[in-house]
Amino acid sequence: MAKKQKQRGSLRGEEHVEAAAAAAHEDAPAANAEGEAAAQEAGGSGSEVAEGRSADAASGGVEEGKEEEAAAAEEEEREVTFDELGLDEQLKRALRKKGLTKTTPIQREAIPLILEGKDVVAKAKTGSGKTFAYLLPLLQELLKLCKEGRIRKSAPNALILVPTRELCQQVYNEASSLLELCTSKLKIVQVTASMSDKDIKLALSGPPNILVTTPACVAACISKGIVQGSSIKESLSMMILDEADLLLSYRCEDDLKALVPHIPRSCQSILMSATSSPDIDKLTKLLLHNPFVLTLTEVGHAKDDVVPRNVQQFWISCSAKDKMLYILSLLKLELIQKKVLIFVNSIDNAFRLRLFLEKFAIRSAVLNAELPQNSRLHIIEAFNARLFDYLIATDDNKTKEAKQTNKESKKDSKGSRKHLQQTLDAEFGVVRGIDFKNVFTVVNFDMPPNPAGYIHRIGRTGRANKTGASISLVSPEEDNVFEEIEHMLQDVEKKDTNCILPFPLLTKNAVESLRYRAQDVARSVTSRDIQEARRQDVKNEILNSEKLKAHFEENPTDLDLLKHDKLLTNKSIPAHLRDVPEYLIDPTTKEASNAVKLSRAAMGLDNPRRKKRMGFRSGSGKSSDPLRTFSAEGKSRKRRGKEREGDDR
Ligand SMILES: Nc1ncnc2c1ncn2[C@@H]1O[C@H](COP(=O)(O)OP(=O)(O)OP(=O)(O)O)[C@@H](O)[C@H]1O
Repeated sequence: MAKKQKQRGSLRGEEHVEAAAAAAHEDAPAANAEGEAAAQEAGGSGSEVAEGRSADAASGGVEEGKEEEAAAAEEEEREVTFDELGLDEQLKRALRKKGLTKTTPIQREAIPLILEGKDVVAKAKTGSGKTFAYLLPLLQELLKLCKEGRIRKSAPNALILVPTRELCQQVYNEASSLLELCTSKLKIVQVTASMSDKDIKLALSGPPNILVTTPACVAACISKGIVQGSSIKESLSMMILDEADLLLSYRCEDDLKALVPHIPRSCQSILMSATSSPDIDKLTKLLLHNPFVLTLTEVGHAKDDVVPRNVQQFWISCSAKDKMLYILSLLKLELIQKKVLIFVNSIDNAFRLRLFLEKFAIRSAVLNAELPQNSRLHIIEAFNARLFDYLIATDDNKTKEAKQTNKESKKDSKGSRKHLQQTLDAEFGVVRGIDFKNVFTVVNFDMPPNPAGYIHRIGRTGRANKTGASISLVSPEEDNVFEEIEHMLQDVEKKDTNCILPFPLLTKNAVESLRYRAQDVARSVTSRDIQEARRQDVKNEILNSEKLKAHFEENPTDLDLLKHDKLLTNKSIPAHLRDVPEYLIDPTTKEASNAVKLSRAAMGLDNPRRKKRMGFRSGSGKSSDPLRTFSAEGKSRKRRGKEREGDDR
């Protein structure tokens, strides 16, 4: 099976030394050892191997190339089931019980390679199933060691390193849910920096077979002597770096370097990532040995796929001060599908937006780094369970915010100082690989600072092949980053045309009909209101956090308690803000809004039972998808007129 995988056209050797083995594989489907030897014989130069290959292709002629491409596409489109991958019976049964039968492309490519014992660097788009791509072979290996009585028990046998606590929890949940369905019991724990040394020691006593943690936490455990470096050297057989492209952005380099001397040479290392970056190369060199580099191309196409194809990307050009007006128009006129995840760049902006929307009877919750970890996890859980439809998230813990919080804490009264003094959580991350369930629309209220941030944000929709959309509100100050993002998408996806289109469902008239109300309400949200709301929210969440912890230990499935979108103010909402009067909505907008509702109904999103059965599948809604069929202003509204709606008002 594994040999067959290597012959596929979807593997592309990268042009660096570590990739030589992969390139050699692709040309000559020999055993991996031979491939690696060949690469090394070629002077260890990956680029030499890559050049040799392109020369061959040129001499083979264009026709031959096309045939090969078609054959590769055909092979790629063949569905591979988990049963075909030679997994342990227990795992196959567990997958069946979870309703998972067919592999995703990254799973069918990576699992056989990892099972062969190779170090693997795998790059695949967001939401493509990378977690099971490493968890399944990891569990398989540990089950095998258990059966053969070869498990060494002085420290964990496998280490899964992720950048944030939210990811620790998510990976831990995924692995535990599989293990619960297996008969042999492997022990898995997660430890994070928020735990006391005593709790960490307790969790690691045993020791567990699998440890899910962050690099900072494992480095601290070693330096404090909670885990002995020598024990790790003796026991560790597998190490995973998940969301590797983000690990270094969490300033984990020193922590990882501290870990290196304790990793045994025999340890198999896997690195998973959604984007490429020099950081990935750095980590690869630091921790992996002659890895197989797997860059997954889109099924049937010889090109990289960074944003899932099932996600339609849109943009709206507007001034920074008009962003509130535009988001109000999108939500109040129901021009976008729920659930909606809205990204903003600061916690203050998040609360400003929440308070603003609340005055129009649109409830939302805010997810940010200053909340207690319990609350953050519950907010994600509640949003996933559809207890509310709009989540406003800050995706980075800005030092600027931390400084601001400290400054405020000095000024503030004694009673409220406690919560203000808590620092922002350095291990917090929302976009960082979190598997939000069934988010249909991602809105960039503020643009992310760079293209990688954009990809990770957009990756919160369109997961596991579901349909999704993204809308970016781009102000003139954000033009540069928007252009950078467009160039990156065109370069990576080898496209001449624009990948991000103007949003077609919002007319100028519709926006103008709400302008007066929006401006009036936006003015009424003062900085003081924002600080008060922010304080109130943290206070509520801290109070809730302890209650929630106790409650969920006893009632793990009870979600009714999680009402994170509770109103921040007690004032009643005037009727003219709660409901948009009919006369204000122009016929085109009405038509667009009805089309969105119809499409929603057609996809079964209004009927929770059906929604569950259908699993939000893509395809079913395509023909009725208003974003594909509707044009508010006809064909003339092609992009790049750079007419900024709202600029000149
Ligand atoms: N073979 C499969 N069939 C159906 N669904 C799957 C399969 N494998 C994984 N999934 C589901 O797909 C979703 C996305 O998977 P996962 O979180 O592993 O993606 P990812 O590639 O790690 O994304 P990111 O880069 O954003 O972290 C999850 O809800 C997961 O349960």
